[in-house]
Amino acid sequence: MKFERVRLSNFKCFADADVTLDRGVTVIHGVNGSGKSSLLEACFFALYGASALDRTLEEIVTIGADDAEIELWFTHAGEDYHLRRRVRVSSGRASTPDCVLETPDGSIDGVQDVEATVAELLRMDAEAFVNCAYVRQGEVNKLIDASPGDRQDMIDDLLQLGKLEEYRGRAGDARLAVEDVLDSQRAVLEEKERKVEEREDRDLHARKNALETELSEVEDDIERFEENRESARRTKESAEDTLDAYEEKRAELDDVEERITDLREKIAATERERDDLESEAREHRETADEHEETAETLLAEVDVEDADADAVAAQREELRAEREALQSAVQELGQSASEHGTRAESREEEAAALEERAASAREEADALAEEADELEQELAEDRERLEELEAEAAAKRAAFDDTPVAFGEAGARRDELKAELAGVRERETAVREELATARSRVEEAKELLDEGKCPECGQDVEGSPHVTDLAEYEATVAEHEATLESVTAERETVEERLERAEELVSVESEVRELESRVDSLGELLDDRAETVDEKRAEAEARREDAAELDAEAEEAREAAVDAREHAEEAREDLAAKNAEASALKARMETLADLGDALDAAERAREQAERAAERAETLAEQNEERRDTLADLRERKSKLEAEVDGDAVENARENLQKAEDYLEKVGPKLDDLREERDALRGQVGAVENAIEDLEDLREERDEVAERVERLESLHAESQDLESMYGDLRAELRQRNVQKLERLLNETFDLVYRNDSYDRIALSGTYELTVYQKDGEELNPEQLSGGERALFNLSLRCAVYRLLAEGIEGAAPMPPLILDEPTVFLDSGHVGQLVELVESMRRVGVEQIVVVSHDQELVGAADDLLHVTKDSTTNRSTVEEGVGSVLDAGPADDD
Ligand SMILES: Nc1ncnc2c1ncn2[C@@H]1O[C@H](COP(=O)(O)OP(=O)(O)OP(=O)(O)O)[C@@H](O)[C@H]1O
Ligand SMILES: [Zn+2]
Repeated sequence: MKFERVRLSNFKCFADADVTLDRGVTVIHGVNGSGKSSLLEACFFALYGASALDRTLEEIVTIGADDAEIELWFTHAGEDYHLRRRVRVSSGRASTPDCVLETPDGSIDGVQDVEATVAELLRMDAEAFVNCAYVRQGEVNKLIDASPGDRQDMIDDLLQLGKLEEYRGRAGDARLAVEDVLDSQRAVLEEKERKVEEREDRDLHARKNALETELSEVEDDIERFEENRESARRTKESAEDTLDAYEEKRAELDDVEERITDLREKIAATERERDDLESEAREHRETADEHEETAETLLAEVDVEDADADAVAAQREELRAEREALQSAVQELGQSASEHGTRAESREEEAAALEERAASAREEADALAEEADELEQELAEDRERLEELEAEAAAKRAAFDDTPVAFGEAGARRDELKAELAGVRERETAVREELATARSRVEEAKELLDEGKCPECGQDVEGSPHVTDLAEYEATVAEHEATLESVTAERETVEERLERAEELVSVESEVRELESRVDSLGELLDDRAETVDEKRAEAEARREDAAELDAEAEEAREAAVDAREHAEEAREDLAAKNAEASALKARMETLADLGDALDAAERAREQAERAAERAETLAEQNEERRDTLADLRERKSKLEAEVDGDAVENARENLQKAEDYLEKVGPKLDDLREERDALRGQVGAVENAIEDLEDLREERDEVAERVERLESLHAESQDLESMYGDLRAELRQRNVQKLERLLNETFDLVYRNDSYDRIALSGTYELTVYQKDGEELNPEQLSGGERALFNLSLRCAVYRLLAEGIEGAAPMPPLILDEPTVFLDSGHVGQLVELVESMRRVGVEQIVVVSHDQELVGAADDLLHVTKDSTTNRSTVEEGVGSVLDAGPADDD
């Protein structure tokens, strides 16, 4: 077996690791606490679970993580295997939801099945694996420190010798169990034999014969007494029959006498009833005669041929039909009369309405004519006014005739003049101003001259050129005054003209207004004339309407008269039919009376007949009764003869005797039967005892046979027990010898020291070391380092014994050594290297060693370097890192 690869996720200090393992020697190194041991534990955990490691499931999951996963790939006997475990922690509790082992024959699921399969495959359970292949840290000395008994158990288990001891124990248990059963069966056999003897001593068959003779005598007696009792019973029955017959006849006689009396009474009663019925029939006949007479009288009143009820009924039916016809005619006539009346009334109403409408049409016509007259009057007046207005307008227009202005241009003329006036006025003002200026200049000049100064420049007059200008100034004033005069005259002329133009403007508007009034009045007059014509035409139409309505009214009146006549006729017919109907009713009543009389007569005759019939029936009944009475009398005399006194007396005596005998024989028989039952019981008991004896003999024979079989079984189990014991001793002896040889070989190899000669291993695996001088030494007396080497030798020897000893060579698991160098000095480490090498030489496929030691690292085929990150506390593995200088000095763990 060989580990191929291990992959970890959250296993203890490993977050993630994936390591490939090769054949040969692999050394795992790293500083304390880096996770070396954990890596080995992971492989072991994958195979056998946490309990085999003395750990809990919770402990193997990285602190703070929920999920851990471990996968191990390994080969075994040339086949590939893959094992996967997943551990889950939930609220502090860990479980293994997945555990799968994939094998070439399919996969196995579940912790228990997987572990069982692994143990079977490797032929080792967890404990055996630890004892043989996995030398755990601190357990180097386990095999040596164990007591010889424990050591014997460990090694026996490894060599599967434990099984033989187990089988021997089982055989022993079986032997003891057989012994127990055998003892108890022997006791049973003794008891049975004793009982058989005891029964045989009693003389059971002779006792049985004597009892049977006595029993048959008693049975004979019983038979005899039972026969006698039977004959007594018969006598008693016959006597009882005779007495019963007598009683019966007596009772019948009484009954017959009673029935005779009864019949006689009934006959008398029936006769009376018959008389009554006959007189009743007579009475009914008389009544019928009376009714028939009445019918005869009524028949004369009506014309019915036959005094027969059916004919009368037929006649009545006819009359009823006739009457119904009359009634419906009466109804029709009434309806017709009222219809004609109603029609007459409505015609009259219609006529009145038409007349009224004619009158109102005529009134309307008159009103319209009157309106037309009034309008015509107004029209004439308005025409006069129109002419007046036209004349006035013409007169006003005439004002334009003397002017150059045409009608319609007055407005424009006025505006022209207004503009002209404004211009003249402006000119006038300017002239006035110039005049005022000229005048004031003359004034100033005069004043200056008075003071002697020049009027022009204000300087002294002397020498001044300007003094002559005063006259000029005065001329200018005169000039301006003349201009002003002419301008003023011009302005007044213009003003006059403007006044006249304004007048013309107002005349123009008056004329226009008058002419428009003339126009509208003209239109109005035309309208009026039209209206007058319309009214007159309408009045004519109304008058025509009135004439038509009158004609219609006349027609309606005639129709009303006609309807009244018809109504009167209908009423007369109605009276006639009513009279007819009452005559019919009287006849029907007579017929009804006739019918009643005929019915009553018939009923009376029927009743008479029924009474007569019933009387007849009663007569017949009495005839029958009289016959029965004769029969009964005959039976009575016969019964009186049969009731005989002597025979009855005889029967009574016999009955008494039989009853006496029966009273005594009962108890006698009871006694005899009791005696018989007791005897039968005794015979049965003897027979049972004989049967019991036979059963006992059979049982005794069976138990004897069983005891014999048990004895042979006991001998066999004894043989088996000693066979297993012998076998184990023999096998152990052989193994011990071989183990001793291998141990000496290995020890020689690793500890070539002059002081020790050899090691001896006793049959109970007691170890003794012999010194060169022949002295014996207990291994515990060896030094720590020597002990470690000695132990490793022993381990390796056991490993080799197993590897070689099991036929078919079950492939052995890798040899795993966790810190084997702890107690060794550097020299001995060299020997350990030798040991490892030698193991490889003898064919151990894979050796995994955890160590700090430089020399061991040097001997490795492969190296795994484990480091732990001090900040995250997570470990990682690197493969094939050759330098181990960082491994530090060997520590003391
Ligand atoms: N469940 C866990 N989660 C996280 N870390 C853990 C867990 N269990 C153990 N450890 C840590 O794993 C580390 C590795 O321990 P291990 O015994 O494998 O170390 P080592 O390399 O064999 O050391 P030494 O050389 O001292 O024997 C320890 O420091 C321990 O605290
Ligand atoms: Zn360690």
